[in-house]
Amino acid sequence: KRPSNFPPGPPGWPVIGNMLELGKLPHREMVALKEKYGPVIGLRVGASNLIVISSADVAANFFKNHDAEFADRFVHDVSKCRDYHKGSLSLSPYGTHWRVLRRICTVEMLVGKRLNETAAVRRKCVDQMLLQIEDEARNLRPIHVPQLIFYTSFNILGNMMFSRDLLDPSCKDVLGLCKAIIGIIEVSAVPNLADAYPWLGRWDLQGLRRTMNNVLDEAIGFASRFVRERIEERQMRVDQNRPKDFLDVLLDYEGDGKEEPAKFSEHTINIFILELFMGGADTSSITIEWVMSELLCKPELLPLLLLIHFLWPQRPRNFPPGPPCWPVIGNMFELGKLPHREMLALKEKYGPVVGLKIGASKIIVILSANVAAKFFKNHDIQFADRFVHDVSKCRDFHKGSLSLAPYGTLWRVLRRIGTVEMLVGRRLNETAPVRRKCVDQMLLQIEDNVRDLKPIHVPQLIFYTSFNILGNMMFSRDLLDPSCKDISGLCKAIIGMLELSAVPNLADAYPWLGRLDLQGLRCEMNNALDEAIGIASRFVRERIEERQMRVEQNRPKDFLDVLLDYEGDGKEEPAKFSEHTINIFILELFMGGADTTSITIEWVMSELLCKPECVAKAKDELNRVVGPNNKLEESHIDELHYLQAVVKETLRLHPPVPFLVPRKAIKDAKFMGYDIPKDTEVFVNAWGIGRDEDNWAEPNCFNPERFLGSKMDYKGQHYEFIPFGSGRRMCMGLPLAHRMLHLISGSLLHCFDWELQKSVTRDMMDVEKMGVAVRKAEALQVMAKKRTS
Ligand code: HEM
Repeated sequence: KRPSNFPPGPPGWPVIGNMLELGKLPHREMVALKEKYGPVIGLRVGASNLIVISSADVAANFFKNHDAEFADRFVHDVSKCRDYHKGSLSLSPYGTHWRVLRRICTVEMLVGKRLNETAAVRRKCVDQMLLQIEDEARNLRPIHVPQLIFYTSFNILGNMMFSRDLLDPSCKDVLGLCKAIIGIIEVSAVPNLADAYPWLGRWDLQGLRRTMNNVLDEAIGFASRFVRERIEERQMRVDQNRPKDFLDVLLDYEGDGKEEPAKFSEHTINIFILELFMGGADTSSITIEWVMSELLCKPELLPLLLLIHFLWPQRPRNFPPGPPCWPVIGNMFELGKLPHREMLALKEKYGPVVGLKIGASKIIVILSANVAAKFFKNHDIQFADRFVHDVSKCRDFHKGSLSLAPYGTLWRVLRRIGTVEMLVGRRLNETAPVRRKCVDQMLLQIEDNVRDLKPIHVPQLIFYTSFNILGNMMFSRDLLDPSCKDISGLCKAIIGMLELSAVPNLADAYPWLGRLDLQGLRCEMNNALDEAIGIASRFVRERIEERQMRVEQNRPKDFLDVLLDYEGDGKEEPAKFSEHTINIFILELFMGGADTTSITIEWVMSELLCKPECVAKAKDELNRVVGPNNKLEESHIDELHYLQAVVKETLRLHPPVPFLVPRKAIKDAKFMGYDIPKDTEVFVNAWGIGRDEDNWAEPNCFNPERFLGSKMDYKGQHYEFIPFGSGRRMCMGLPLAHRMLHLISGSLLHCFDWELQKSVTRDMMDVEKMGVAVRKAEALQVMAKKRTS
């Protein structure tokens, strides 16, 4: 009997009702019935009532207005075996059990953040699948698509649930679990008389209950073994060094113990896990089988697919997760104008190690202090090479450079000389008067501006001062004496080189474009380098002649003397440095030292001008330690704790080299479980790490006090604060930079009072512009006044 006022439908047969109408593919048969009875059809199948909805309008009405009324599920007879339905989410009635499991699933397992953490696991399983296809292709064997995809999906789910490869053929148990689940799926699909006539259930006329009990015993046995093992591991606190998996989430669950369960029973955990396998593996494999079938039936699409395949930058196998690539350009758009800022958004989505492809280059970006610590502590040597940009190959610049040299003998020799002979404390003490002299010249220049009521262009003034300091330390001469034409030429050429190095270059993404020099960058760089090398080599030749003629200099040994004095063993090391190496090394010290220092001090002044109370504290300290009428000397720096905190806080918020100088993998490497191919570039986002909420309270606020009384410094041991990098290739100039930053900024504060120009507002203060180093978008221009007291 059809219930009264039931939706229309075909008349039923005695006993079986509409069973015959369902046919072999009921979803297709129903389309024919729609023609006849409209979009809502009522059926009787044995003792059960069914309604079938066959139009989008009715479906919309159903889901929008009646969802809660129809939120229970029909439980098939076989699903009651071994109380399967009692642990299940998908079969559970609309109530607490369902709500708790569904919440856990949505919020703790399948939420974007957790999926990002497990992206690598899925990549790994897909890599295994591709290897399997390669194998079959080599042996000219056809691919059984649904089986292959089922196994792959199964393995993905297994890794996400238990953190193990469930289909490793060497593990008998695990293959068994897969087989048992396939068995459950098959038994569930057999039309069962007991679903139409529930009273038939106990007779098990088709033997389905028996089969289901067997496969369920098998499957539950496997699942519960994994669960027990994990419970024991957790009791013994075995360190797993892996992201939290689904099983952890289920075991961690704690409910209120009233309406919700206090903990999940082992039965619920087992069944819930089995049903995730059942729900996930079969549906994915069927869908992908259809994708492939449809595509292969459209041969006209194949050339297009192949073209897309070849133009599409391929992410290497088991590479860190990252945004999908666009054809040809890969992830170029993701970098945006200020890549260090854009990368923070990617961290939310893909986790602390992100993999990118830019044209032909592979890049990984490290976005957290923890991962940076692992990188520098355990993988420093594997990634100790540098990526050489196309313009850096002009005039063989890279062959004389320390910062671009591969991790090898030339790098080691130059680094040793730099650290032990040029930038060591003793040598820096000898050259302290030279720096003080340059700072005095800077203060005189400011006084001039004060007198003429002219604003100070802070970055320019500090760039020239740093340049002059470096010039004096290298050549023992004032390079920016305006009376000497040549020398301001060197400064100009170096600024030109810095600017050219900062222009994004297509040839870095597609090396084969290099020789075409589409952007004209090579040509301009050659000119700037000719100019700079010409001037540097003139100084070097003069010095060589002076030394040959033994002209008495009466000055401390400078960097150039050190480089000319060098004598290597002539075997692995060079016996002497070539003139090319000397010229390039000198130019790169100017490039690496002047810009970074001037940018940092510009930020120090910008931040301080927004916080007059910090200026007052810094000035008080300077008066106390240095004395109101004395000059700041480098020997005072150790006692200027507040000034040191100001410089640290500035470098935390504004590291001038926000990604450090990118490293490059010397050979294929394994990092954080990922496979990193040779030549992959590594960007460490020191900027993002310095502003990470996990490490810093109120990370975007300028608050020097946070460093007072703290031992944290920037010498590469505290990975939450690495403006100078860390490891073997950390900044060689740190000891000099440390002195210059404090000497110059301290002198500016001690000798003058500062105020912003009226046209400059505070909102403009934190806006950045990308170059080789990141600087303030609007150069800081300020008025100085002779200090009041
Ligand atoms: C505020 C000032 C400075 C900052 C923030 C800074 C930052 C950096 C950073 C982040 C690196 C890359 C580190 C890594 O790969 O882990 C670096 C490398 C380097 N820096 Fe600095 N730097 C500064 C000043 C200087 C100065 C004054 C000099 C020399 C006169 C200098 C010379 C170098 C050199 C030669 C390297 C390459 C080291 C190598 O590859 O082994 N830097 N710097």
